[in-house]
Amino acid sequence: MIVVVGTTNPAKLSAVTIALKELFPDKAHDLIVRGVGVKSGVSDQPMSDEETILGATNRAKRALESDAEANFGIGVEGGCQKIGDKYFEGGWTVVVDRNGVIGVGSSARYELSAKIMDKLLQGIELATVIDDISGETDVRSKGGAMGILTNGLLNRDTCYVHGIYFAFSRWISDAKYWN
Ligand SMILES: O=P(O)(O)OP(=O)(O)OP(=O)(O)OC[C@H]1O[C@@H](n2cnc3c(O)ncnc32)[C@H](O)[C@@H]1O
Repeated sequence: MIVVVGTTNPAKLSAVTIALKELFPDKAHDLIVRGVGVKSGVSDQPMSDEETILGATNRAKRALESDAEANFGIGVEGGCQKIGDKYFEGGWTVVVDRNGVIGVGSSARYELSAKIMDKLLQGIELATVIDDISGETDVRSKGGAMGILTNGLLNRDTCYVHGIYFAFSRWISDAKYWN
């Protein structure tokens, strides 16, 4: 089984690998996860769920188009959404198969503080803000903001795994729930 993911980010590729082994245990021995750099077609810092899902969809479709051998294309995109007067951040996953069937799922979300949102609303990417505050480099490729804010209880890959499970639910649950 070959899946191609529209990213080269190690945290996202780790999440996909963990999730796919759980989703398809009988295929785990010959699972191949490939990462390919593609354009999301949305802003570097998506500011709504709609924009984030569009970015994940573009990544999934472009990844699948780039790899003739892959069974599934996967796009994972981080982004924020305003709910009431607060902003929350999470990761959306979109899966597309060779028949054009699309599945969508999201990770858990976490609250972005007013301090962080001030920077994002000035146009600074979350990755830059988190690196600046933490004093670490490339947090986005490791535990992510999720890992920092939960003291390592939920790292970016672990958290994204749930969104990937839900995005694949139409392929692993009974068809009567979908058709
Ligand atoms: O290489 P790609 O796949 O683009 O990976 P990315 O880390 O840039 O991820 P996204 O474009 O999906 O995320 C949108 C923005 O939010 C940042 N971001 C999302 N989740 C994050 C996290 O947990 N920690 C730090 N930055 C995060 C990310 O770095 C971008 O600036």
